[in-house]
Amino acid sequence: MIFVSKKSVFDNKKAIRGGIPVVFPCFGVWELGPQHGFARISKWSLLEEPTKDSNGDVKAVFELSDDDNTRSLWNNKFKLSYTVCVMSSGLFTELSVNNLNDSEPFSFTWLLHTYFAVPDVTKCTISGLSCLTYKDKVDEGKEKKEVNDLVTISGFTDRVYKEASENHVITNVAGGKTVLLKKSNFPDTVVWNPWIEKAKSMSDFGDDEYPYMVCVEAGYVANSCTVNAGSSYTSSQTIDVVSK
Ligand SMILES: O=P(O)(O)OC[C@H]1O[C@@H](O)[C@H](O)[C@@H](O)[C@@H]1O
Repeated sequence: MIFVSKKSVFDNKKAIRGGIPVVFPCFGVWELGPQHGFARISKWSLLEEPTKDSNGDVKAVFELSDDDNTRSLWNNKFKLSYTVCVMSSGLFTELSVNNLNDSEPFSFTWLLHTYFAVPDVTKCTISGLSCLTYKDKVDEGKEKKEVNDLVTISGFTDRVYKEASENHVITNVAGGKTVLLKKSNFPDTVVWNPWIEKAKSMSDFGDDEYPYMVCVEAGYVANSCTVNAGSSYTSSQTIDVVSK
């Protein structure tokens, strides 16, 4: 269900090219640090060991706190926690951030950069985007309106859909399955496929892998989210397999 490139590497400098990289505290190009922030290239610690409940669902919680490196880029005290629950029907992931500053609020953007594995990206459809305004990052960031009921991919695609539906149905995912992506407190949705030329330019992505993935990314990215000192914010997504 989830794509990982054969050429992916993890060296604490680049994110894994696949899975669900956690984008925080900045989506996209970041003037203070690496693209998509530091969370996806940081080493997280295990806060709660994996446990299995009576349904057989397995849950674990990971944590990332500020340190000298994060404060040198983004001078805030924070605790991020990431809950992952692997269920028989799907996958639940939840991000929470606590602002541990003494008095200063902080603002961030964040996103779960989910890579779906697909047998042929041109045969996938994505619902929940119709009539929305999106920023087309492959056309100078122009604002456009989505005219299709179902979005399909037939070329280089990099779009930020603002205030998208909380539910996206994605068809023709691995094994021809249909998947429901449910979001909570992630107002926006990014759709990305690098296609031929961009694929060739990425050293950690095979030239011939672009037909076999699509990123549908739940995010709080079109505007930033502000959290006061002593407060927290939580966003989550559930990926459910709804048909075989
Ligand atoms: O190569 P990266 O840093 O993992 O980013 C991949 C893509 O991630 C998407 O979320 C962005 O909208 C794209 O602009 C970007 O190219």
